[in-house]
Amino acid sequence: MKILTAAQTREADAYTIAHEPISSIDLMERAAGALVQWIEKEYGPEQPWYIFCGPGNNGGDGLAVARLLFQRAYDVQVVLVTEGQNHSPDFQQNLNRLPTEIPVTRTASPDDLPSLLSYAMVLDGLFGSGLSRPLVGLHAQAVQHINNSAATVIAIDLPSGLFADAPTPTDSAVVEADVTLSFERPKLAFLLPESGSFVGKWHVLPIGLHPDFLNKADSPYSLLTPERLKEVLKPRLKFTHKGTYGNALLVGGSYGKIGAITLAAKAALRAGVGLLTVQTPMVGYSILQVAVPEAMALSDAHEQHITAFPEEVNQYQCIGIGPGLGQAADTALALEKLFRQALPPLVLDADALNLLALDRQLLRNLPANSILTPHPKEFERLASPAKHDYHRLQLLKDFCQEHECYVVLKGYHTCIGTPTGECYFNTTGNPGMATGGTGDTLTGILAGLRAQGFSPLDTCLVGVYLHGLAGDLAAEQEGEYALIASDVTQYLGKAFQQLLQ
Ligand SMILES: NC(=O)C1=CN([C@@H]2O[C@H](COP(=O)(O)OP(=O)(O)OC[C@H]3O[C@@H](n4cnc5c(N)ncnc54)[C@H](OP(=O)(O)O)[C@@H]3O)[C@@H](O)[C@H]2O)[C@@H](O)CC1
Ligand SMILES: Nc1ncnc2c1ncn2[C@@H]1O[C@H](COP(=O)(O)OP(=O)(O)O)[C@@H](O)[C@H]1O
Ligand SMILES: [K+]
Repeated sequence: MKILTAAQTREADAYTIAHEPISSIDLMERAAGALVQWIEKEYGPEQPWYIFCGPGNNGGDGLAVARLLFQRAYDVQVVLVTEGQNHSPDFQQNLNRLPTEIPVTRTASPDDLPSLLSYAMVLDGLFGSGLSRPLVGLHAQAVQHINNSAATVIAIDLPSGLFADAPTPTDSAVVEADVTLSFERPKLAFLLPESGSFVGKWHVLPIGLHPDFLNKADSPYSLLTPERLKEVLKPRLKFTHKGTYGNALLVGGSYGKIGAITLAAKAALRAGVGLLTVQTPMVGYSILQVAVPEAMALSDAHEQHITAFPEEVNQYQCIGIGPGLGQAADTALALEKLFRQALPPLVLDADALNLLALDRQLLRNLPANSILTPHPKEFERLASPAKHDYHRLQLLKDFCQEHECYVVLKGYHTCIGTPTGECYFNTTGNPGMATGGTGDTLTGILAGLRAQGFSPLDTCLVGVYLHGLAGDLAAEQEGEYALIASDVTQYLGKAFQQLLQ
């Protein structure tokens, strides 16, 4: 699902009006209808609803919702915060249509704002995608008033004060929503950590914007949906055997960090790889043989860390390097020597990435189409420090293009950058996964999938989605607090089953 900018959303709106065709006020009525349908499903008419409206079409939506909820016997009050501003035509028309029984507060000063009881519902229709500058004065005071209350806040389209696809100044007032109901598509701001925390839970409400426009809209950003993945992940065929599903090599572990490569190994096997070989330093050999009997073990000549890769690397269909690897000088030398050979596809994580960050020449020799899985700190070391989330996205696109690689930038909405400049945001996963070792399981999954012959892009999309889904299924059973990395691996089978349904 393509993510549109605020400007593209306005174009989609205009295109729909011209080509469906539909009048602007009827499109607003459709949007309000979608909001009301959602509200009716989630909330009964018991609580009082305070509908805050700004001067534009976001406020127009609010007014239309007020009328529709009133018709359904909800207790609604309208709070206008439009003093001294021109009303948009559709706002004005919906103000004219408002039943006279609905109380309307015209806010001229903060004293006019109604007190909001904890059980009240606030519908935030102050500003949407037409926000053109940070909120100040009375608008900022109205936002603070909402934020200071314990009421449940539902934002129409996006929380007021938040820019849809550009950095919001940190000192600007922004509504802290519990729920955001976004029309047709999510906004880029929802997916990034600095802005996403204002959005609460978000849902997309289709309002019938014209498919011709949506299909043709050009955007580098997409949301990862299961539909796209179902085209890629197919059931296994009857006459296949372990040779069909690739031989992956995992290299990593060091004294005190054999667990990391063990976690990756278990996850690679659960991701369906045909054969798995794991190379650790000597200290890891017996541990691995006991912990993962399904894997073949190779021992490095060194007791505590990796000093060389196997001679015959081309018998493997993918090499995953990094979990627990450490940053010893002879490990760096081994990596440098490896990069000078013709290699099968690579998945690089953790200290393999840190070694690349320490040696720019090594980074320049990175084989094309490698998959890198940094968390934001590791990415910063590889690229450069980001001034804000949008800057980091730009750095991600530049890095992937420059090094012809795929970068899985890990986080709540993990973002997969590609050499063509396209970025895919993941929607699965939960804060229970913020625990040591979950990144190692992702490396194992990716190496396991890549060895089975998935393209680098499909490997990233399927692997990241399944990893988060397994985390979600684990959290349903274990809760987020108690979740550990092994649980993610344990629930990987159920995640596969869900995606294959
Ligand atoms: N296609 C769709 O998706 C559909 C979208 N729809 C809805 O329309 C919404 C977009 O509506 P919109 O374009 O009228 O913009 P909106 O956010 O109401 O604000 C504009 C007003 O605010 C003002 N203003 C701006 N910044 C300000 C500031 N900092 N401080 C003070 N004032 C400020 C600005 O005035 P000006 O900048 O000219 O002073 C103008 O008056 C969208 O989010 C969705 O809810 C649906 O109805 C139908 C389908
Ligand atoms: N709040 C969160 N929500 C969703 N996923 C998360 C969250 N925190 C971490 N994760 C996921 O957990 C993994 C953590 O990886 P990483 O930081 O490399 O951990 P480690 O190095 O301990 O294995 C990533 O895949 C990341 O997307
Ligand atoms: K809003």
